[in-house]
Amino acid sequence: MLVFPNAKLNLGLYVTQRRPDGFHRLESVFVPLPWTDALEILPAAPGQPTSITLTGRPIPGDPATNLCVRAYELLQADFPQLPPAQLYLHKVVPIGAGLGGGSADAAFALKATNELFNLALMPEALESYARRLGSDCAFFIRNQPVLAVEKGDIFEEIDLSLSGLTCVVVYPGLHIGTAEAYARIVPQAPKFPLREALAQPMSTWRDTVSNDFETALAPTYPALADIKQRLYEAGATYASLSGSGSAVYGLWPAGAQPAPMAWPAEYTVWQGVL
Ligand SMILES: C[C@@](CO)(OP(=O)(O)O)[C@H](O)COP(=O)(O)OP(=O)(O)OC[C@H]1O[C@@H](n2ccc(N)nc2=O)[C@H](O)[C@@H]1O
Ligand SMILES: Nc1ncnc2c1ncn2[C@@H]1O[C@H](COP(=O)(O)OP(=O)(O)O)[C@@H](O)[C@H]1O
Repeated sequence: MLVFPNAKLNLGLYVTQRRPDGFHRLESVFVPLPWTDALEILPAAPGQPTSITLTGRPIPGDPATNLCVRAYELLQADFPQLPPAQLYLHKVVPIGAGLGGGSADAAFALKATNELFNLALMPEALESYARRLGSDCAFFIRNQPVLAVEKGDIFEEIDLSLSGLTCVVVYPGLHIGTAEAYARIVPQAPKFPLREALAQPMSTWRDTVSNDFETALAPTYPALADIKQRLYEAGATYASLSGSGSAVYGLWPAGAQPAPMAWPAEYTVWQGVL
């Protein structure tokens, strides 16, 4: 079975508290971004163990601990009828970019395994497997805009239509570790409650919707503010860092054309429609 795990954007991100387990409580709207990897899962050839073939962007770490393999093995532990599998992952979405690419791969591996082998798991059950693989991972099970709270793994509905907006994502190639980024944050309540701020026109978000990681990372990574500034110069109505970075995105109204932008050759730039 072939699936296309997509990335996500964070629209507003507030780190409100440090939890006793060392994780942080957050408030953020997660939005699917149609920038995708490709993942195929097949039963392995007879006698072969579970393995993964990786192409595209190099993924740091041992392939045996790739999140897709971990997702498959997590289900195998509860469903012994699952045979060894052959996984193929073609990695396109930048890694450590705040775009949730690894979490998406894991969530899509759970969903594809569920379908391919008729496990009949409902979305709630898939979400609880996903939570065990990463805080961001459960979002990708239903994969629709939500207000995420707690570790980013509990969701509240939000009435927000972003479809049709033009989006540009700029990844400057800085790999910022998630744990490192959280360590720089001093938790506090948001100045403007996110749900209320997002209910106002997009033109107001620049003054009311922010990402706590942006301020925390600015002194070390001045390139991030520079990208955001250039997205605004190209006419974006709203621009922000996504997650813990280093990808920065801009949003334009439906049908709008961003002014031409020149970026350094080492940057990866995606443009599309939400
Ligand atoms: C910051 C966010 C915002 O959407 O996204 P990314 O920038 O990674 O895409 C997420 O909270 C990232 O979620 P995810 O990448 O799944 O994190 P995990 O693997 O669960 O945790 C990695 C590390 O981040 C820290 N962490 C993560 C989530 C959270 N609510 N509090 C934390 O303190 C912990 O130090 C943890 O060890
Ligand atoms: N399939 C995968 N794709 C990307 N990263 C993966 C994958 N499996 C494991 N990882 C590990 O997860 C880490 C974070 O990946 P990713 O989700 O892309 O970043 P972010 O949390 O910034 O959105 C990487 O350091 C990588 O080593």
